[in-house]
Amino acid sequence: SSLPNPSVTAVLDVQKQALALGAPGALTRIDSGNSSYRISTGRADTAAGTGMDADRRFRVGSVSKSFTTVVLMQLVAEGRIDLDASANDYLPKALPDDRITVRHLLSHRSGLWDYTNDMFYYTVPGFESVRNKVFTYQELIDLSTAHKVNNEPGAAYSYSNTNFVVLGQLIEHLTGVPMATQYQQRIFEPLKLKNTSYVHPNITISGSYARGYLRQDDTTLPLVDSTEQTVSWAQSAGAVISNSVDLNRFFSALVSGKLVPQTQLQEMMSMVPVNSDGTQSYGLGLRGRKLSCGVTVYGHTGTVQGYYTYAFTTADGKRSMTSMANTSNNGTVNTVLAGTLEASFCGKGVA
Ligand SMILES: CC1(C)S[C@@H]2[C@H](NC(=O)CCCC[C@H](NC(=O)C[NH3+])C(=O)[O-])C(=O)N2[C@H]1C(=O)[O-]
Repeated sequence: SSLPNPSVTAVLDVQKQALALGAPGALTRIDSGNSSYRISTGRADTAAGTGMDADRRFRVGSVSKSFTTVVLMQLVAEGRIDLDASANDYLPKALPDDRITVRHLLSHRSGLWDYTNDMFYYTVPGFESVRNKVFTYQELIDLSTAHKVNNEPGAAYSYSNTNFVVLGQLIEHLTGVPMATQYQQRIFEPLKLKNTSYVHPNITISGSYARGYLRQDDTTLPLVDSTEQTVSWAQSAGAVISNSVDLNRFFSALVSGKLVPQTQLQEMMSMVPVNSDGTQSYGLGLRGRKLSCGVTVYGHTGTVQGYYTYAFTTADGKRSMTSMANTSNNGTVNTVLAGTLEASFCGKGVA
């Protein structure tokens, strides 16, 4: 491909910076044509002193939104959902505004308030209060609709977990099939993603995995091991568990037309800028990031207690990268970790 070769040294440099900023460990996997690069630094388990490796499983957070979108778009292709219909046509309990369409939910333009703003205002107390809780979709939606909307439907981009909780409820109500089965039958099995699972509300991560460490709001206090949790506060918006080889395969297969037909793929990849310089965009359950060497990559990011994730691929799916640092509530780690995109796709260190 016309891309520069990945820079392993630049990836390692980013990972070292992430550790210096407080991440116990970091991993990156790059798949480029027939070449694969597995790069890791630091610890997967600080108490046991276990080293990180690039194959370990972890909670992917909002990368789950791209999986939920694939299920939804397959149902659109099957003629069972109209993207521009009112979401209320498919829901068991109406949202407060009939004008909210399925497309608004997928593109974070519904205006629905994000209940996690309240839930996690105080990071560790918020986490501890929900880590073992099991919510219904409706309980989470009701937390959101107790608030005013951020904007009129379609009027603006306002990212909200609520949108993808509504979509999980919509898919289950329409089909009568739980999301776990939808993911398994429509994505995990066809792509042989043997390291990917949806085990909500089970709290443990099976197999070889990285533990996750949540930084406290008082940063002088020790990290909190946040590995075990139901992630019921997110579910179809954030509860998938996977690893770097599977996420690379997922996004490469997606853009290569292996998961949804071209018509639906084009809808997903129709990007709307969401930042001032246009380097970041959002389509349907998919982020776009324009890098310094001119390439735009497609995928999603994730933030869940103890884990930051970047998972992106080129438009042709020929080069994919997943990076994870096993901490969160540490914005500088998240920002620095983005540097693995430049290293992997542009062969550049971050100045
Ligand atoms: C838009 C995001 C960043 S937030 C959204 C979702 N993650 C969450 O909503 C979790 C929010 C609380 C996480 C917690 N932070 C606090 O509690 C702060 N008080 C921490 O850092 O572990 C996800 O994942 N998305 C990211 C995305 O899409 O990249």
